[in-house]
Amino acid sequence: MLNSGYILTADEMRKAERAVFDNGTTVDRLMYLAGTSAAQQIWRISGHMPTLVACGPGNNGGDGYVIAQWLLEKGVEVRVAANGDPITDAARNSRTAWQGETVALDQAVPAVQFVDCLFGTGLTRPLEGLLLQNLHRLALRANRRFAIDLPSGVHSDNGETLSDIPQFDHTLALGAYKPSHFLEPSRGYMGHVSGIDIGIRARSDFSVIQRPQISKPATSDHKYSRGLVAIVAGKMSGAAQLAALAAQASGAGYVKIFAQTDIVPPHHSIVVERFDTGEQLGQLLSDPRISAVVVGPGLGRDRDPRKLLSETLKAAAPLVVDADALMLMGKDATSLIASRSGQTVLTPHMGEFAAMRNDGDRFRMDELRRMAGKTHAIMLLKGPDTMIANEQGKVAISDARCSWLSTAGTGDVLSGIIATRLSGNENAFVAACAAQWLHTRAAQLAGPAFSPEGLVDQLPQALAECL
Ligand SMILES: NC(=O)C1=CN([C@@H]2O[C@H](COP(=O)(O)OP(=O)(O)OC[C@H]3O[C@@H](n4cnc5c(N)ncnc54)[C@H](OP(=O)(O)O)[C@@H]3O)[C@@H](O)[C@H]2O)[C@@H](O)CC1
Ligand SMILES: Nc1ncnc2c1ncn2[C@@H]1O[C@H](COP(=O)(O)OP(=O)(O)O)[C@@H](O)[C@H]1O
Repeated sequence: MLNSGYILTADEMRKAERAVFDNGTTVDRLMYLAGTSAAQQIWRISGHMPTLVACGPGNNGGDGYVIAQWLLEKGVEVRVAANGDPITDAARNSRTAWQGETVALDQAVPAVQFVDCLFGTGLTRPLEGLLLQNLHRLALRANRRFAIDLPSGVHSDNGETLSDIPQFDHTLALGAYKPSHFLEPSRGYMGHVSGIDIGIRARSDFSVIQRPQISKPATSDHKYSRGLVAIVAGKMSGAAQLAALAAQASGAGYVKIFAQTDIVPPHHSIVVERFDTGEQLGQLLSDPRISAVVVGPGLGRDRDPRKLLSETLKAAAPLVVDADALMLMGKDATSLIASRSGQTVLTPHMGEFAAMRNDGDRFRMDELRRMAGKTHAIMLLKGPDTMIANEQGKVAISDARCSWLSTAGTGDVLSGIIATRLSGNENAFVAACAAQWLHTRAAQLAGPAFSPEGLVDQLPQALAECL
């Protein structure tokens, strides 16, 4: 994966580029490499499609002149629409090497293919006036649109769109992915995102969630050593049953549901244990063989569940807190979770996150990191761009997607998978990332319009891909 899966902010990218220059590569050489590799990719997809390349004043524009020249040499009918003169030496040199026709952006005639090299990581403010109008005029009248590094108007680091963005078919990330290649809403404008390797090798706190390596049970394993997952059921016991099924299908050795009412176990092998009071629940949870607990799915939000939640928070085992439990805690989540002795993974969707957050930071990713720091817990924010943060400030972002997941009950399934991955895994961040990967992969395998039960059925196959 590009840059070994490390995602770089614009500042980190500049530092990484400097490291490449310190090793003797020139700016011109790096731009040549980026531009020619991007042009080859465009050529592979489009061949001789007549092309207009829009070039800005910075190095993103410099890439554009290299792309145009490479396509010209291939015999493609290609023109450049320039938004002013280049302002960097490398971009000036690229423009000098360009042998084709250049017109001013506002004079340019659209072509069948449009390549946006107006702004990349150097974007500092919204595009306005004629510049914005011309970007849309030229992009919308093309049949195929490429964005080089980032679509112009996208902030590199937080998924924000600073001005209206045309819809692109392809975005070619140069050197490393930037956070906005994965975060919504910017990701939604990018079409197919792929990476161009230009020799950047830099670590970062941000990374892409990658397929985990999971060990099969050892010959000496038994059901308790594999992990005993306990699900605390509430009023809507179906949610707990889904979490239990998911925990089992993702490799738990033993799954129990602790419930206040008589519920039918979803499988014969899943044991339901009854309790009447919060104290009795506390006793059940004190079983030292329990390797992870799930609380929240279908718990309910009135007074009774509050008592059950406070008992569950006392459990020593690693804990997954989801759904109603998050709403019950609301803004008190930080203090309630920070005082827990065991590991905790909190899995809000955007609505639950809104109920928990204090609006300290404008961007979700910043707030998620801040909350992880304050709770000393793993924060997993669900959605099309699921991200997972730990208290050290690391963030892993999902690049795999499956919008069929947007159906009730799939979050319950995720909480069960996390509990199983937490069992015996000392690193809760790694466990949450593995669970997120398995969840999306199972969804991809399930095909269109699956039920949560159908999603669970695909978990063993997703798991098999990680062994
Ligand atoms: N470094 C390297 O060696 C390599 C870099 N590479 C490439 O360089 C790209 C980064 O290049 P970059 O840093 O020059 O920034 P870039 O995105 O071209 O724009 C900067 C200019 O835009 C201006 N500007 C900003 N916002 C604006 C607005 N709304 N409206 C109008 N103007 C606006 C801004 O002006 P200022 O804010 O300074 O006033 C400045 O003049 C990167 O994405 C990759 O494609 C690759 O070739 C590999 C080698
Ligand atoms: N549009 C989408 N694209 C990809 N994944 C999605 C999308 N919408 C929801 N999901 C995923 O589906 C799951 C839904 O969880 P949640 O909202 O808690 O549902 P429930 O509480 O009904 O189980 C989460 O894992 C979330 O990341």
